[in-house]
Amino acid sequence: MTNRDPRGGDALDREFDEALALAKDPASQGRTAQDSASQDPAQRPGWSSGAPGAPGAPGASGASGAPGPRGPHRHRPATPWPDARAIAARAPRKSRPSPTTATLDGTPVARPLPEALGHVLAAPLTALTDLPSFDTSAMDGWALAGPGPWRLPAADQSVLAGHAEADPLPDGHAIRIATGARVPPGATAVLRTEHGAATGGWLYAAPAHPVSPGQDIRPRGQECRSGDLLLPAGAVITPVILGLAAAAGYDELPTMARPRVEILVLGDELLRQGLPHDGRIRDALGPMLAPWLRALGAEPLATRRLADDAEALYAAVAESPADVVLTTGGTAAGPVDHVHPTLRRLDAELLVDGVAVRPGHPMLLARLAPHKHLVGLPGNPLAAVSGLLTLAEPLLRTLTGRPAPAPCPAPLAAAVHGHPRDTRLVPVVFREDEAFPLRFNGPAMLRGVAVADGLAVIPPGGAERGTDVEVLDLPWSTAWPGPQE
Ligand SMILES: Nc1nc2c(c(=O)[nH]1)N[C@H]1C(S)=C(S)[C@@H](COP(=O)(O)OP(=O)(O)OC[C@H]3O[C@@H](n4cnc5c(N)ncnc54)[C@H](O)[C@@H]3O)O[C@H]1N2
Ligand code: MOO
Repeated sequence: MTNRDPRGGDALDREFDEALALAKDPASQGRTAQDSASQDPAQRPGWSSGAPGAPGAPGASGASGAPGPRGPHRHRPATPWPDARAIAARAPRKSRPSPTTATLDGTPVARPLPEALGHVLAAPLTALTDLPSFDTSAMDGWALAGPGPWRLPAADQSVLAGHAEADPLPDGHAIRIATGARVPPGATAVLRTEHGAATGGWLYAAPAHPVSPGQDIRPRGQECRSGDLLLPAGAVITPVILGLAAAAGYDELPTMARPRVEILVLGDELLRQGLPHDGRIRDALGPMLAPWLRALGAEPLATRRLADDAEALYAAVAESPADVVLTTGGTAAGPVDHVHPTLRRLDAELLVDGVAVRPGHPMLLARLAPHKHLVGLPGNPLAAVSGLLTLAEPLLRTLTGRPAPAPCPAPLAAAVHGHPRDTRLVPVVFREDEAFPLRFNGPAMLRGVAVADGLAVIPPGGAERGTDVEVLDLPWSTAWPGPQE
């Protein structure tokens, strides 16, 4: 398409984003007042030729026009979305280990089991014992030796779980036993309580339940032998893994150090409580980011709210003790967008300066020091989510030593409009193995992603119904059907 708009590509792109957000994807039902006011931009001739009130400033996304952090300013082309993720994943590996910094040098941190949840295993988990560690009764009943009937002890004796090992059982004898108890030496099987009858000092098996050798005995080492590999390094420690580790003899686990992340939420307009008023809005990112980062394996240190003040931002970034500083807002080219100037002052190395993705294209990644990175998320809330998944997730994945998740493609249940050049990330829900695109996917909206199972990766140009697209997982999902239904 010939672009005759004197405002340049970025201004047009912003209109495109807003229009895409309001476009009624085929999966949507019902219309909002907003929908009615818009037309599908891809169908509207001349849609990009200007909208009242659209910003008129030409210029590079995420650049202020001043000299760049390294070298003179130039209009850097946005990094393609897959490349941006790869750069973020590689960024920590390119930093040489430094003895003076951080715990992120790969040295495992031993954590007691109750504190290990959510951390990443720094070494393979091998069994410290056989499991079960002794021949165990799988049922309440009788341990017996040889073919029946079996003589029972004169006194009412039982072999109980956790008690001393019982005396050897002679052939033709039986003794009551509890589930989990050590099977006495010489026992050849266990007969369940409901399958036997004890009478006159003898035990008889019910005719319908003849005894076979070894029945209802869990032999030592059935699940694993001491030294067996139970889990590879890199596994995220779940509640079940805590249980398995305890069963296998562990009191503590070797874990990767968590990268420490400081969150800096920028914006004079942001309120921490109450209703929006006088042009001010609630901070939607502060409450969301710390728990999200925790789910990505990081240790959020603090969430600080900063006014749009260049000095305050410079001091906060320069003095941050974190391994990763995460800023929100201030990435674009407005009069109070201080992230780029701050990075220049700090002589930071910009690894990614704008990504060819919608929403979120002004996102950036910078190296502040060999072991200190900054992820700049755009202020629009869904754009910030996009930056979190595009740059923060791969960076933290490498820093926490986790493997890349297996790609998770799903067929689209409806066609999705694309950006002409950029990747789009669109909230979707899974229904019967199909990904349904959700409405309310505009850069400033969280309503769609709040009920999404993931974000579908829509290639430039869009995707037809039935096309397999990659879906980025969210670390949770919701059963609420959501506004698409
Ligand atoms: N001249 C240009 N203007 C803009 C560009 C551009 O390339 N050139 N990009 C647009 C895009 S796309 C986005 S996204 C935003 C990114 O802006 P910033 O990262 O500088 O963020 P702000 O301007 O501070 O805020 C943008 C928007 O988001 C709201 N916001 C900010 N923080 C929060 C928060 N914590 N919770 C809720 N909402 C928040 C803020 O009020 C603004 O409405 O720039 C475009 N402009
Ligand atoms: O439109 Mo902006 O893509 O990043 O919100």
